[in-house]
Amino acid sequence: MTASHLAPRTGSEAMTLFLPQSPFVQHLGIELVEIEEGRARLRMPFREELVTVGAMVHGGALAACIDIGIVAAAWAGERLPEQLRGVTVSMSIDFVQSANGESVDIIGTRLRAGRQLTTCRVDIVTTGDERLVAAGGGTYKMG
Ligand SMILES: CC(C)(COP(=O)(O)OP(=O)(O)OC[C@H]1O[C@@H](n2cnc3c(N)ncnc32)[C@H](O)[C@@H]1OP(=O)(O)O)[C@@H](O)C(=O)NCCC(=O)NCCSC(=O)Cc1ccccc1
Repeated sequence: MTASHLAPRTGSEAMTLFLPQSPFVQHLGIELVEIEEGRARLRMPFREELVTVGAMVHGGALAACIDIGIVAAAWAGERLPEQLRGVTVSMSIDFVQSANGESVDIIGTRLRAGRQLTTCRVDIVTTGDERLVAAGGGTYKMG
């Protein structure tokens, strides 16, 4: 992310400002639901455009959810780097069971914030009944 035109005071504020105006996040319809120190919950409401076949949510859309969950968890909280920028360096995903015509929640948890590299875990669950759809995580370079 690069968000030099924003003037947030905390990492959480940076995410609250950045995510709604990031084009691909908008395209997927992903919204930030809550953010606290080291943890963020986002939601991707179900839409026909997210389907791979039948009503199954496409794995690529879920992989994007992992990426966005990493970003949100990496920035979640007080810490704000001098340079408002960052990139995902690596990520992985296990598809656990399909989401069929269902909205999903993305739960990102920061495991460790180093000087430059931050490691996060992300669970994707169905909204409401919280069935695990995919699990993953990755490494994010901040600042
Ligand atoms: C940057 C690094 C991780 C290497 O790291 P290093 O060894 O430390 O780097 P090095 O010192 O060799 O500089 C090399 C160049 O990199 C630049 N730079 C450095 N740090 C940053 C930074 N933090 N942010 C931005 N740029 C940075 C630096 O200025 C230089 O540029 P230059 O050449 O002078 O013009 C590299 O492997 C890479 O870019 N990988 C691709 C990553 C990628 O494309 N990920 C997927 C997209 S992310 C995504 O989508 C997440 C998302 C989801 C949802 C919403 C929003 C976002």
